[in-house]
Amino acid sequence: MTTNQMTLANPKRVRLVDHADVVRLTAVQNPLTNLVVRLAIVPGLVRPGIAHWDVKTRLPLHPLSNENAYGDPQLLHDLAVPGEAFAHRLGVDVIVGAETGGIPLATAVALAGDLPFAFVRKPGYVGHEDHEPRVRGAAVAGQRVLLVDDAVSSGKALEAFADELQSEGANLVGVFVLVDMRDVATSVAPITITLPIESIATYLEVLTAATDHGILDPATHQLAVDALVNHWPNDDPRWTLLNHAA
Ligand SMILES: O=C(O)c1cc(=O)[nH]c(=O)n1[C@@H]1O[C@H](COP(=O)(O)O)[C@@H](O)[C@H]1O
Repeated sequence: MTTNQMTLANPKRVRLVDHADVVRLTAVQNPLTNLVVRLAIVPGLVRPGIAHWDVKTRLPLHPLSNENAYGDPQLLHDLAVPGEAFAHRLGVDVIVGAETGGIPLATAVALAGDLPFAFVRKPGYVGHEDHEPRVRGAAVAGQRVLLVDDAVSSGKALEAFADELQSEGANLVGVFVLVDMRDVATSVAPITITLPIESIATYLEVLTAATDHGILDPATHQLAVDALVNHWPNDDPRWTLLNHAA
């Protein structure tokens, strides 16, 4: 037996499996790991192109098109399951979708939990009228609400959504997102520390799964993680290396 082989302890049918098989079996058995991979391999969600990290726009090296995850109804349904479990644990009364990327996921969570649904408009969006209600759908006053968005990074949007909900008298008790990008944020708002936040994956987990599945080149991925985690300054000479690797 080679070192990367293991014996499965089944007295009736003992068989040798490769380590790679064990990894695959583990992935299938752990629904969240499986969801991270399913999210990362959604066509177009992780784009291999390189864009410089920009502190002002928070643009990551590999921008994520999270909305692409909503293209597959089975995936959308499955992504909502951990959100519904979280809502259940928190004793939530209303699911609130954050305009715009959070709305489809929030709808799926509300349907999974048979809970009322509302959405909160993104503060400052062009085209909003001042007299329009900021929160639409189910009444949220006095209710325990779960805010659902596609991503959280600096938490600035979350702060603004929380203010809107508070002004409507809602009790915001938690946040559920597809991708938690705080792992590469330069700073985070205090609300992201005090409020319970659950996600399907962190940003770096998505990139790693995309690399493992051939979407990103491993050498580029390694450089990109270094740039993000160590916050390379804009004049760092290694950007040239990264551009060449892309
Ligand atoms: O539409 C956006 O605002 C948006 C664009 C984008 O490219 N990436 C992105 O994360 N967002 C939103 O920005 C918010 C997360 O960023 P922070 O405010 O930095 O936490 C979420 O509401 C996202 O839907």
